[in-house]
Amino acid sequence: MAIAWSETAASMEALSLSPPMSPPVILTQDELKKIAAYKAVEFVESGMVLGLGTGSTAKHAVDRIGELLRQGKLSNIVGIPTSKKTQEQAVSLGIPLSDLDNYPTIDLAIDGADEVDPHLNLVKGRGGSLLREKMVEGACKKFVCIVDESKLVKHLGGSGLALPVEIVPFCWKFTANKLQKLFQGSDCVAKLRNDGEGKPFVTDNGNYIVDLYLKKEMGDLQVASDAILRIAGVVEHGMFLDMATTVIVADLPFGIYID
Ligand SMILES: O=C(CO)[C@H](O)[C@H](O)COP(=O)(O)O
Repeated sequence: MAIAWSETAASMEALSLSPPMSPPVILTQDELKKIAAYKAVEFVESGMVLGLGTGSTAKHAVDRIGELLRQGKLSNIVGIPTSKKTQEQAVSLGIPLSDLDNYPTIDLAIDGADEVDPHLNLVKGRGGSLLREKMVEGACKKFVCIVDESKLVKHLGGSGLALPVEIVPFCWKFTANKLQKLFQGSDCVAKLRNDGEGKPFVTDNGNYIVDLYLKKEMGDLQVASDAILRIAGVVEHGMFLDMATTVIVADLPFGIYID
């Protein structure tokens, strides 16, 4: 369903941007992310338990929630962060926080994604927080995913970027080899993610991430998911199948809203 023009314009108004009438407004990717994030925060109500996502898009949503709390337009919110980074951001904004042990059911989670397919299946975790994101977003009644249109793909893996898999550090090469062999029909290359300084990237949970670069489609995603999870050493992967209830795509001048 396409967002009505007035709704798109309203989102832009909230951001103090001019609607792209004439001449057209050129928005940066970050401004598009912000529009999607602000739209998602319209689903937030006082008293909710909220899953707080991770990444540059979700950051805008967390900022907005903090702003509405400060303005007294929201109250009694409890946030469940999906990473240490989001936790720090939320604390700095004065958002009350808790965890899944205390709130096993979450009303609404808002988070970004790296890829969205036409069935609203996602790839997440290029920011490294896929395990906590999957735990939190798997526990919510409503999961609103927020992206700019660059994240839309025909099939998962279709952006040419990686499918992240979180693995235990113990004998990581063994696990990485098993993952690569699993997808050998897709000419898969499995690469250990590094931290940019020559060391392995370490997740908030003390694990490593192997990025799977697939040249062909994975086929049945549920079968692929089950097969990955059966490999000893794998903790979780970044395919979020059948989890997003709503995806908000910021793609001006037309906002697309997929339910
Ligand atoms: O899954 C994630 C982090 O683990 C992010 O949501 C995903 O990488 C999208 O990030 P961004 O909004 O910065 O593009």
